[in-house]
Amino acid sequence: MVQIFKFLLNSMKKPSRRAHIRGNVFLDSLRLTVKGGHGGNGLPKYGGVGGQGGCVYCVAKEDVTLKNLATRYRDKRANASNGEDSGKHRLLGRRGVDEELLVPVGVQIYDDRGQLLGDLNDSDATCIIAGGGMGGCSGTNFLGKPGENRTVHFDLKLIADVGLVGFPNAGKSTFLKAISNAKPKIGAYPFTTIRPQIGTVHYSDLRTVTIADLPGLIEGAHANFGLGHKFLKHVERTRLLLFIVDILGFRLSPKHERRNFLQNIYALNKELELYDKTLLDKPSILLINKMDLPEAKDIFNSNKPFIKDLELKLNECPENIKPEKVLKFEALIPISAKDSTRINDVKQKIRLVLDELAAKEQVTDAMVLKENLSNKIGERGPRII
Ligand SMILES: Nc1nc2c(ncn2[C@@H]2O[C@H](COP(=O)(O)OP(=O)(O)OP(=O)(O)O)[C@@H](O)[C@H]2O)c(=O)[nH]1
Repeated sequence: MVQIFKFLLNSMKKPSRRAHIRGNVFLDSLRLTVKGGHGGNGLPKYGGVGGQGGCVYCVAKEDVTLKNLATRYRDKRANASNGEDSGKHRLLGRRGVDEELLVPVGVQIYDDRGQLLGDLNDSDATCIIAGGGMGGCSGTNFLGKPGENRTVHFDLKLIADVGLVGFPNAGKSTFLKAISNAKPKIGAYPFTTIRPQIGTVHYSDLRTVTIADLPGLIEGAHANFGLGHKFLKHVERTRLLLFIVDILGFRLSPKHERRNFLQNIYALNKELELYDKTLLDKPSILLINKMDLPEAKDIFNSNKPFIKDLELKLNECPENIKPEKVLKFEALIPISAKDSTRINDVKQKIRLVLDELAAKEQVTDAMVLKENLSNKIGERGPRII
């Protein structure tokens, strides 16, 4: 009776907010123990060779997530099967069956010592993460060898051309919706987005550019406050950064100070610098959002020189958000994501910067190739011009 009552009580309870968030959270890292199959034993009497153990390998696919992988291996173990022993009727034992793990494109796989085992950036890219043991033969006294057994760490870093970086409520989701085909959630309160969203922007020449909205960045994210650290890593693989700030500034909570939009730019600059200085070398564009608001134009006009050259007001910036090196933007565009004002300009500018970057990379690649060739051929080889 008590059990039935407990069951009824539990089934009436609403799922907790934490459980709801956990269910929705985007999984971008996972640990699994993987084990290759044991090699089968040989047959000394007839010189029979045991089958090799199966291996565990990963294949990258566009439409899978790490969550699929976690659901498939709830016990966090993936094992390949053992090789067959050699027998009187089958001298060469059958090979063990391999275990195939489908992983999302963009995943990096590390072993427990932090060594990179694979970086699967293209669809159908494959890598073995636990080899099968050798089958028993005369060299091993006809005893099969054990397969590799290790704990591996999957780390997913999204691959998008452009990373959208801004504090909560700046209008990232609204902007992504205005410029691309993405359908992100938009809310009048911070942290509506708890998973990175990727939108694709289409151009008239059929070229497409992907933009990733990286949510939850707050002051202190580099030190793992909020969700920031979790998502900052996705910035690493983007080629262009799109900073977005609210012209009216931002206040995280009543406990926090209100930062004006200029201070927000410094704070974003500082967060990236503290996480990884090299991110500041990426080309970047600054978007000042919510320009449709009545007071926006005055604020923007009076601050224009200071945004163009961030060094000018650096001495007035609070110490805790003062960056060592200030960002140099390729362009500064005031927009209204809500009304789609100047979204087309942003679209064209993104394309221009990415095309210039690609042209530069092509020249550099050609130079590196030439240098490598010259080094290989040596002094007496043909002259490379
Ligand atoms: N007036 C005005 N409001 C805007 C504009 N862009 C966004 N908003 C509003 O600002 C609020 C936050 O917008 P979001 O797009 O959810 O902001 P976000 O940066 O994605 O927020 P997080 O999910 O917390 O990271 C919503 O109420 C939007 O309607 C704009 O251009 N003008």
